[in-house]
Amino acid sequence: MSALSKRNPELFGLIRSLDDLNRTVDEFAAKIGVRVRHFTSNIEGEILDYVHKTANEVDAFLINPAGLTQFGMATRDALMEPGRPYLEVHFANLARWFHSTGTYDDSSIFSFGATGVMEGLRHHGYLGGLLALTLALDDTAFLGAGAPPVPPGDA
Ligand SMILES: O=C1C[C@@](O)(C(=O)O)C[C@@H](O)[C@@H]1O
Repeated sequence: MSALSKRNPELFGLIRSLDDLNRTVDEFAAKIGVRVRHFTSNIEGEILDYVHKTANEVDAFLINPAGLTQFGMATRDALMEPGRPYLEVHFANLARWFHSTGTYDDSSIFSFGATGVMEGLRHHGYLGGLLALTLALDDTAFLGAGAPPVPPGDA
């Protein structure tokens, strides 16, 4: 994700940097009245530390696992552990992305624990995902304050 400018615009659209993406997300978040903290790292241990550190401070996570999509089991488990909802987002339609890279297994190990998945909508998926997550967190019968507790390991 730190090399967004090098990505194929047909799959990734016209967002060419993380700063652009973060700004776009922040502008949308302000419109719907939520606050987003951003974190990016190419080092999986730093992502784990961030998830552990913030799990009790946030309502939910929205993650693009990027290069960890198929093998980032530790990150997936760290996200599932606190029982917070997490939404998985990808710029590209994974089936098309994996096809274009010659990898024909298009599965993500993150989807299993995710509350929902957004893919293929370029940066719009971040905005749609943020809106859907916010509505779901306001829904007392789903993820909101009145929702039944999520059993550990079954997020
Ligand atoms: O790095 C990426 C980007 C991606 O997560 C996306 O946003 O489309 C899709 C992943 O499969 C890929 O490894």
